[in-house]
Formats: sequence, C-alpha cells, structure tokens
Amino acid sequence: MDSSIIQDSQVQQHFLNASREQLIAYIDQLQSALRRYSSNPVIIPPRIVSSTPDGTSTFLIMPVVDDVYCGVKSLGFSSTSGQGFVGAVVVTDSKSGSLVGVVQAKQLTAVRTAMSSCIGLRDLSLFGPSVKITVFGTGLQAFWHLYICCKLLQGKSITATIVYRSSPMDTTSLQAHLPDLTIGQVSLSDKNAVPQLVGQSDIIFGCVPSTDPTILQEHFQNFSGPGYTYISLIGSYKSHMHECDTPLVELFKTQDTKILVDSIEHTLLESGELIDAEVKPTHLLELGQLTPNTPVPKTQCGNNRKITLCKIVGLAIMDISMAQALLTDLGK
Ligand SMILES: NC(=O)C1=CN([C@@H]2O[C@H](COP(=O)(O)OP(=O)(O)OC[C@H]3O[C@@H](n4cnc5c(N)ncnc54)[C@H](OP(=O)(O)O)[C@@H]3O)[C@@H](O)[C@H]2O)C=CC1
Repeated sequence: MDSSIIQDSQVQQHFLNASREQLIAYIDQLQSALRRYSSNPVIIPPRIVSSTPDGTSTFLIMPVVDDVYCGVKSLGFSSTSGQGFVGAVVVTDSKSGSLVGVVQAKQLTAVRTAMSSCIGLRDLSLFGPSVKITVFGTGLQAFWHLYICCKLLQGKSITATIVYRSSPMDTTSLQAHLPDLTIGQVSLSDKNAVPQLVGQSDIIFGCVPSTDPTILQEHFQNFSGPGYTYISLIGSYKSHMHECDTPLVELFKTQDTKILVDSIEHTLLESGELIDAEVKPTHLLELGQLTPNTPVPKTQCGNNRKITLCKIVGLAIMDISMAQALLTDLGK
C-alpha cells in the first residue's frame, strides 16, 4: 500500500504554484464535498473535544464517514506551545478503511476555508474592472483569503487593504506571488478609515475572532460605494464573537434573503452574529445547496447597494476532501 505524509510547507507551495484553473477545480471539489454533507449531514458525526489528563493540551477529533470521503482531522492546542492549533488530517479508503495518507493541518485548514469563502464569489460579472478587497486579520486565514480571491479575479485591477489590530501583515510573499496587486494596511483603531473602507469595498473577508463587530450595516449606507458587496466571515466561531453587526444580518431576515453558510446546524450553534439576530434555519442556505443555476442570494441595503453574506464555521469534510485531492495530485 502506498501512503504519504504531506507537510505544511508542501501544502503551501502547492497552492501558491497552482494556476487559477487548478484553484477553480479545487473549489469545485470542495463544493461537491459540501453537497454530500448537505444532502446527508450524518456523514459528519459529532466531534470529540477532550483535554489531556495533565490539563495542558486540548484536542479536537473530527471524523467524517462517507462513501467518498473518509477520515479524521485531529487538532491540538497547548497554551504553552505558542503554535496555536496544529494537527493532521488522516485520509482513509472508504471501502476498506486502509490509510490513504496524512496531510498536516495548518496550511490546509486556511486554504480550504478561503476556498469555501470563494464558492459564493463565482459570478465575477458582479464586479467591475477595478475591485477593492478588504481583509480583517493578518494571520494565515487572511493571507489565503486574499491570495485565492486575487487569483480568481485575475485580469482585474485589485486594491487590497488589510486591517490589522496590533501589527501589519508581512506582505513580502503575497507581493512576490501577486506582483500587480496594490496592498495597503490600515489599523483597526483608525475610526475614520475603517468605516469608509468597509462602505467602499467590493469584497470583505472577516478573519478575526472579534467580540465587537467592525462591519456595520450603517457603513454601507453612510459611504457611497459599489453597487454590490460580497462579505464572507470566517473568524468568529463562538456565540460571543461578532464580525458584523445585528442590523446587517436583520436586513437578510426582513427581506427573506438567504445567508450562505457551510452548515445550518453548526453556524446556528457557533456564530454570534446569527445567534444574536435570532436567525432561523429557513434564513440560511448551505454552500452545498447552491447549484450552478442558483443565483447567489443578495439583499438590498439602501437604494444603491446589494449585499451577499456568507458565514463559515468549518467542517471536517472540507479538510478530508481537500487532503484527499492533494494526496492524489501530489502522488502523481
Ligand atoms: N471558519 C473556519 O473554518 C476557521 C476559522 N478560523 C478562525 O479564523 C481566525 C483567523 O485564523 P488564523 O489566521 O489562523 O489566526 P491567527 O491567530 O494567525 O490570526 C488572527 C488574527 O486576528 C486578529 N485578532 C485576534 N483577536 C482579535 C480581536 N478580538 N479583534 C480584532 N482582531 C483580532 C489577530 O490580531 P493580533 O495580531 O493583534 O493578535 C490576527 O490578525 C481565527 O479566529 C480562527 O479561529 C480558523 C480556522 C478555520
């Protein structure tokens, strides 16, 4: 039996070297995996969260048992290691249970989340020749969201602004791989610049576990901007965390426009934005339910703006499906 271990550095290099067409093919594979989840959610059994007996480390064990995608993602966190969450995605053969291979989880998690965020971004005709992207956060998630989105928008003139809390992102690698990209950085504490930035953006990615929201509905009305804004929030993952405010979510509820999510069940348990706005399952549409013929849901905000909102909390099937694709492609 052939099995492999793919390191974080290999995952990083592979996706940095992937063409736009290859990235689109990976996004398609990810969406097929999400379709399998949406049509049969029991393929993702409940995760196990447990601490080591000495209490120094916490582990999350997340299985997927499906006819196509089988395996387990294991993440560990230790407050003393300084590494954040690290771990591995183990892919097994769904017919026999034998090992297919292992992929380190850090880069893969960020890449698969960024790709999921871009599933709702496929109709690029919604954007003009110049696109303004704003990303909240400076970590791996922010990096990969910007990178993958810019690759998808290839051919357009893109200005990206990174909003940082304590220190700006080191953009050397981003700039080296995307030489035409114009990058600016703004401090989160700049109370004049940030609202205007939000209001004038075509695309906004939230990649921070903030408790106080920064993306406010009023920003889209107080500042004139493009006719359409796509927002994907992936950073907040607990009920007290918020990246956008309740009035923005309520716009979708009152106009009966669906909010895109990876999982209706999980976002309603974990997303502070949706919980505070008392969102019901009928207000949500899973990315796995979005067909090529389904227009991306857009709500009206003021007279001149339409907005799509996407909220992703992460599912192990995203990791298993991407790890399986990587093991196949790197094993060739
Ligand atoms: N939805 C999903 O599937 C997944 C979501 N995530 C989440 O995405 C987020 C980003 O992940 P990653 O890039 O790996 O994380 P990093 O820890 O590398 O980066 C976190 C970023 O968020 C900023 N930040 C932290 N707390 C706050 C706050 N209260 N207000 C504003 N900014 C804040 C940090 O700023 P500073 O430098 O000042 O600390 C930093 O820029 C995390 O919240 C993580 O839990 C991660 C994996 C999957």
